Amino acid sequence: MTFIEKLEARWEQTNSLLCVGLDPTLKRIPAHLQEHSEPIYQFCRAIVDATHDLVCAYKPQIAYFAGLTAEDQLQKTIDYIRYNYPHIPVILDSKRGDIGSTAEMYAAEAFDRYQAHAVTVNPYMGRDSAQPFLDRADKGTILLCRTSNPGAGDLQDLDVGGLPLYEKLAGMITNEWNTNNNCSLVVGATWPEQMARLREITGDMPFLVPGVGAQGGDVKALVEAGQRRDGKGLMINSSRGVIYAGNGYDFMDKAREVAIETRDLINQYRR
Ligand SMILES: O=C(O)c1cc(=O)[nH]c(=O)n1[C@@H]1O[C@H](COP(=O)(O)O)[C@@H](O)[C@H]1O
Repeated sequence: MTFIEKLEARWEQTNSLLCVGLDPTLKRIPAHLQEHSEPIYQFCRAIVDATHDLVCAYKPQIAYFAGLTAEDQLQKTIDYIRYNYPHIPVILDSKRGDIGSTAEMYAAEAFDRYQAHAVTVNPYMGRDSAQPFLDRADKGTILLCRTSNPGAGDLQDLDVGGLPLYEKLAGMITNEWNTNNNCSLVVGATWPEQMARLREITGDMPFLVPGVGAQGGDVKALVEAGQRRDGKGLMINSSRGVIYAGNGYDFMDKAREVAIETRDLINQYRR
C-alpha cells in the first residue's frame, strides 16, 4: 500500500483529519517521566496510546529527538506506532533538501532507517533536490509550499512572472513533479486565503496543515478553504496543543480530550 492509499483509507476509517505532531521537549513532559531512562520515548508512546483512534497520522519532528541525541528514541517511537497501530501513517518531519547525491541519503534516512511512510521536504532548491524522494513511489513526499510561520511570505510570495512563487511551485509540483502520484503540500493553517488558491491549483492533492492550536490557525477558515469536494484532503497537525494539554499524572487523558475536541471542531466544518 502506498502512503497516499494508506492515508485515504485512514481518513475513511477514522473520519478524522487530525494529525498529532510529536515534538517532545524534556522541559515540558510530565515530571514523573523525567526519571525514566528513555523519557522522550515513554512520553511519545503514551501520547500515541491515548490518541491512536482519533488521528489520521502522526508526525514526529526529528529535531526534538536529534537535538537531545535521542534518535534511538525516535526510532523506537516510529517502530511502536508501526507495530501496534499499523494502519496509521507516520510522517517524518525533517524538511530535508540538498543536491541529489545527498538528498538520496536523506531519503534513505527517512524511508530505510526510520521506515517512515512520508517525509517533509524543502523543495526550494529545485526538482533535482526532491527527485530522490519523488522516486520512492510508495512513500509520500510532502513539500513545503506556503509555510505557517509569520515570515512565510518574505520569499514564498515573491512575484515570479505575475504569480507568487508558492503558487508557481504548486503548479510545477502538480503538473510536472507528481508523476508517481505521491506528492502532498505543506500549507499553513494560518493562511486560509492562500490555501483556497492552492486547492484550486492542485485538485485533490493532500495538504499537511500545521498551525492549529499553539499557532492559532482558524479551524473553520482553513477547513472551508482547504477541504476537497469529498470533505477529506487535509492532515491538520497540532503538536503542542495536544501533547502538552496536561503535564501531571493525567496527561494522557488531557491529550485525549484536546484531540477529541480538535477532531470534532474540524469535522463541524467538513462537507
Ligand atoms: O512541516 C511542518 O510540519 C511544519 C511546516 C510549517 O509551515 N509550520 C510548522 O509549524 N510545521 C511543523 O508543525 C509543527 C507545529 O507545532 P505546533 O505549533 O506545536 O502545533 C512543528 O513540528 C513544526 O515544525
